[in-house]
Amino acid sequence: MSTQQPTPKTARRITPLRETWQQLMSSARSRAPQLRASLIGLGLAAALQGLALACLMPLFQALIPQADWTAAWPWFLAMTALMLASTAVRWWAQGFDYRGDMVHNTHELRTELGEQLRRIPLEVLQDKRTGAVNATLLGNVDETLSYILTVANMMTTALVTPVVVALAALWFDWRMGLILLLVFPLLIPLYRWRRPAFGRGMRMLADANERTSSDILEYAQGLPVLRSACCVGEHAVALQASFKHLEMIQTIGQKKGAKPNLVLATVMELAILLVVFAGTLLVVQGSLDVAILAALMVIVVRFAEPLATFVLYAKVIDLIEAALGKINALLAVAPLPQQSPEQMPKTFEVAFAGVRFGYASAGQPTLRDLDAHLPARSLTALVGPSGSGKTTVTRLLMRHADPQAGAITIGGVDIRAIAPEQLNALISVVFQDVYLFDDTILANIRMARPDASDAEVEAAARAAHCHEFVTRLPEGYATRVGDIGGRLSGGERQRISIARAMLKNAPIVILDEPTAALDTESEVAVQTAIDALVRERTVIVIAHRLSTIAAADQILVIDDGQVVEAGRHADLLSCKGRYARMWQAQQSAKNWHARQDR
Ligand SMILES: Nc1ncnc2c1ncn2[C@@H]1O[C@H](COP(=O)(O)OP(=O)(O)OP(=O)(O)O)[C@@H](O)[C@H]1O
Repeated sequence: MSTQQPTPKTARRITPLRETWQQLMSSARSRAPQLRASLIGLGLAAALQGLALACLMPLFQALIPQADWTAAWPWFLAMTALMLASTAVRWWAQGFDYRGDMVHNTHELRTELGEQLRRIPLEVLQDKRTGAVNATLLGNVDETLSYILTVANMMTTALVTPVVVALAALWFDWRMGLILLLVFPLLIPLYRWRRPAFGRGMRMLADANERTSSDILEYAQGLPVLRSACCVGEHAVALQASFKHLEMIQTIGQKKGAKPNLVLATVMELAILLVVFAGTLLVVQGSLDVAILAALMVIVVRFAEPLATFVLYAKVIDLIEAALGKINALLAVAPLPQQSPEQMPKTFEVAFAGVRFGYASAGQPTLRDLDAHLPARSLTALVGPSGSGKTTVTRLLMRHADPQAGAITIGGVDIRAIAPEQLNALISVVFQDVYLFDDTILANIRMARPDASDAEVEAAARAAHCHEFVTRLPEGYATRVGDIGGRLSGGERQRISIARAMLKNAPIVILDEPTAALDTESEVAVQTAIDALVRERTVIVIAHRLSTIAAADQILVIDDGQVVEAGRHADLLSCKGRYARMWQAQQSAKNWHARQDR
């Protein structure tokens, strides 16, 4: 069964506005009816405003040349009523923002994206840079919903209002109405001409923002390593290059945005001149009422500015579209399929049968028909050259991804039939790099089992040989990890992670070279803690230093994604195969170091 979940790429085509509308409604989630009503309300407000302005024509007719109050006041009243109605509808429609619907909507979308992060296969997530995920959850969500009403308000005022006035003008003078109706459609070809470039520009900008966000995050997180490796400068140059790239994209965007805007502004000026010229000609000929021309002048000048900046608003629509694309791409990643009925294993031996697996981004399969049997309550060590697939074996057991062929079982149950939370509960992992959250030591241990009492946390900490150094900290278990920063040694951090595993009390334990980076003293302390942890459990150890796994119940030598040798340390040595050569090589290196130290 193929379970590779490709990450959908942001669509590269120009999305029709109807599709943008649908996407927008779907991203508005539970507030879609409110958003739809608000957007329709803004259209209605703009139409009412158009009708109100159209009242200027009969009003001016009543006042020019002789002011006739009796004829004028009904129009004045109508205009006032329409303006008030337009304002009231606009106030109501903008309520999506000020009543808190928009903020609720962004919260809802962010929560859903957060839940999606929990569901999507970890292999897919590992392919994404942290900054990119951060940009989607923060920036893209805000970009989608925060500006929508402001833009919709501007666009309806720029488009709907003039069209309504032009239609009304047909009633008073069909020629002027026609000229106005011909002038406004000028916008459409111009908009269609520029939109693809805007769309591309906005997607490039979204990508560049995402890249810069990831680069900044990685630079900040990697500063300690970069400083120790004396390459802060080089990476600062790389970060600067990322800023430069962003600047370039923004510059292109500005150029692309500024020019059509100027063209449109110029076209609008010319259009006003055309209306004045045609109107004046008709007035001079005596076939147009000067009052109508005067009213139209007031109205057209009123439109000129919103119309001239219309293309600029269209740019924001493209920004919204690019953000929607990123959000939808993340939401579209399907979780790994679950087999039914769900089952819970009763025993905890682990078996890999004909497992074939390749990472989506790699051309070659990483595991090739791998078979292995790990008896319950035994310790199995995975050894082999770097890149041979040891970590991948453990990742598949934790279901970061599913194999393309074969099956992995726990107690005879296919792990695809075990509910994800239950599978998580069955396995504890102790990695070489321990991630501690910026919280108290107590909370950091307790996250393995949130319902554990303080006493249970302390018991796990004692068993993992943490209690002594934790009680020496300024506030003991209540000490915040962030407050003591780097004061915890590698071995101490490692023991906290072992305490987590102790507290979790899972029947299967994965140890991913937990002592590899430790000095001898820390290693002894951590090894003692590990010995306590692994008792009576099914344990998988990834080890490079073969001396640490000489006592394993079973050693699996993995090479090029296959188990090439299996057995106990002594048996494998006597076979004089791959393991024996690796052992020899490590012993020689050790002896060489010992001679150098003398
Ligand atoms: N997320 C990934 N995407 C694509 N390829 C990957 C990914 N993770 C690992 N690989 C590749 O899969 C192969 C096996 O990697 P794996 O980490 O399982 O090896 P390993 O034996 O644990 O290596 P090491 O001992 O160096 O940790 C390597 O070629 C590696 O580059």
